[in-house]
Amino acid sequence: MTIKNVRTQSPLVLTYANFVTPQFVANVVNVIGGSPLMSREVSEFNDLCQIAHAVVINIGTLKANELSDIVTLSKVATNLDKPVILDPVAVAVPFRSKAVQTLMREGHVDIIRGNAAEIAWFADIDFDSQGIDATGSGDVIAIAQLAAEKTGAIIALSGAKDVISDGHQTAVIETDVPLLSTNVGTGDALSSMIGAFVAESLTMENVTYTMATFKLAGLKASHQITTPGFYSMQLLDELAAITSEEVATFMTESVQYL
Ligand SMILES: Nc1ncnc2c1ncn2[C@@H]1O[C@H](COP(=O)(O)OP(=O)(O)OP(=O)(O)O)[C@@H](O)[C@H]1O
Ligand SMILES: Cc1ncsc1CCO
Ligand SMILES: [Mg+2]
Repeated sequence: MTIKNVRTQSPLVLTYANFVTPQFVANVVNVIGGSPLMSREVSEFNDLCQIAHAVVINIGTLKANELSDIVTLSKVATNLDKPVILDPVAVAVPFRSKAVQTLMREGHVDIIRGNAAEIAWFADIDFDSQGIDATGSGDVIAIAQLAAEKTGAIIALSGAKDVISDGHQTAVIETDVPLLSTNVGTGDALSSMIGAFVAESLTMENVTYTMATFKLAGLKASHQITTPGFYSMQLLDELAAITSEEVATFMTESVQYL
C-alpha cells in the first residue's frame, strides 16, 4: 500500500528483533506511520499475531533454544493469514544456516529481505561476506531471481543495487547512497518497514514500493547530512516527511522492471 495508506491505517508490525538494533527498527516503523511491537515470548505469540498485520523474524542474535519459538511464530502468523518476513542476518554462518533451514522446512516465510551475500546463500551461490556485511560482488539480479525460485518467497535484496524478485517478475533500483550502509540496523529497519507496507496485501509491488521509499528517504537524507551519526537521525526525519507523490515520481524515474 502507499505511504498515505500506511499513515491512515497504521499497521501493527510485530518484530522478533535482535538485541542490537530494536530501538532504531521501532522508530523507523513508527515514523513511517506504522505501529511497532517487539516480543520474544512464545506464550504471547498467539495473542500478538491476532492483532499484528505482519510479522518480521530477525535472526541476528538468535539462540539455539529460541529456534522452536521462531518456527512457532511463523506458523501462528501464517495460520492467521499474516505475512511473514525473514531477515536472515549472517545466514552463511553454520548455526544460522541450520536455523534458517529448519525455519523454512518446519515453518513458513513469505518474504526474505537481506543483503547480497545473505540472499546468495539461498540461491546456493558463493558470495563473500564478513558477518553481517556483504563484501563480495556478483550478479545480484541472477542471485535474487534464483533465490526466489528456490525458496518460493519474494526476495528483497538490498545494496547499492536493490533487486526485488518473485522468480517471475524482477524490479531493480540502482541508486547509490553509500551513507545508507554506514549505520548498523538500516537493513533490520527496512525488513520491518516492509511489514507495514504488505499489511494489506502481500505483493511484490508493495515490497518494491517499500524498498524505493527507504532508498529515496536515504538519498534525501544524504543531501542534508554527510556524517554517519546525524545521518541516521536525518533518515528518520526524511521517512517521517516523505510523501506519496515523491515516492511515485522516484519510482517512475528509478525503478526498472525486467
Ligand atoms: N552502497 C549503497 N548504496 C545505496 N544504498 C545502499 C548501499 N548499501 C546499502 N544500501 C541501502 O541500505 C539499506 C540497508 O541495506 P543493507 O544491504 O545495508 O542491509 P544489511 O546489510 O542487512 O544492513 P544491517 O545488517 O546493518 O541492518 C537498503 O535500503 C539498501 O538499499
Ligand atoms: C551487529 C549485529 N550482530 C548481530 S545482529 C546485528 C545487527 C545487524 O543486523
Ligand atoms: Mg542485515
